[in-house]
Amino acid sequence: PFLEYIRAPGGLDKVVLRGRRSCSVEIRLFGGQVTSWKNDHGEELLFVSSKAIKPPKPFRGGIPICFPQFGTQGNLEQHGFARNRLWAIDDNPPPLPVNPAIKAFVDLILKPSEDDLKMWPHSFEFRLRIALGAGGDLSLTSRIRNTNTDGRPFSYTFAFHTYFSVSDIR
Ligand SMILES: O=P(O)(O)OC[C@H]1O[C@@H](O)[C@H](O)[C@@H](O)[C@@H]1O
Repeated sequence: PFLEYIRAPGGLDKVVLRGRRSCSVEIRLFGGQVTSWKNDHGEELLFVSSKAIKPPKPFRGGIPICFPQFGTQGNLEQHGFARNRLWAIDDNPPPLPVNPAIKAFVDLILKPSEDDLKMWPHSFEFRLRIALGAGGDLSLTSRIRNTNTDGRPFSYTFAFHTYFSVSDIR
């Protein structure tokens, strides 16, 4: 299968996308975070700390999503709250042009909870498509929609805080 949903205790459910040979991508619903990306030889391309996996703390590694605040550029917790929330599978995403060669992809969505709205009073829908191409290339497409009922604008800072695995560094 191109996509497999794997249940795991402690908020660690994940989606695995598979491509040609040993290419794969693993995405945790907690944080909407890519936590593994392997090439066609099955080699891991991302770093994940061995101490990383303990919700409700964010995972250190993979591709954390910093939103609606990058770093300490505001009053929220470091890198915002999106990386500490349980994202959902988006079964009915608005149309997005796709490369028909890409068979393995998943759409996730994050909406703020009541508590999130108390901290950051802006209603939004954050959609994330994660796709694994035939050659093992990984793409992330983020779409952020302002759903404030009064149409009030908001500003945010954002990052894919990618941890690449590096075998040797000087
Ligand atoms: O330690 P956190 O909150 O997971 O953030 C990850 C890293 O984010 C970087 O932006 C900071 O420069 C680092 O100091 C920090 O360690």
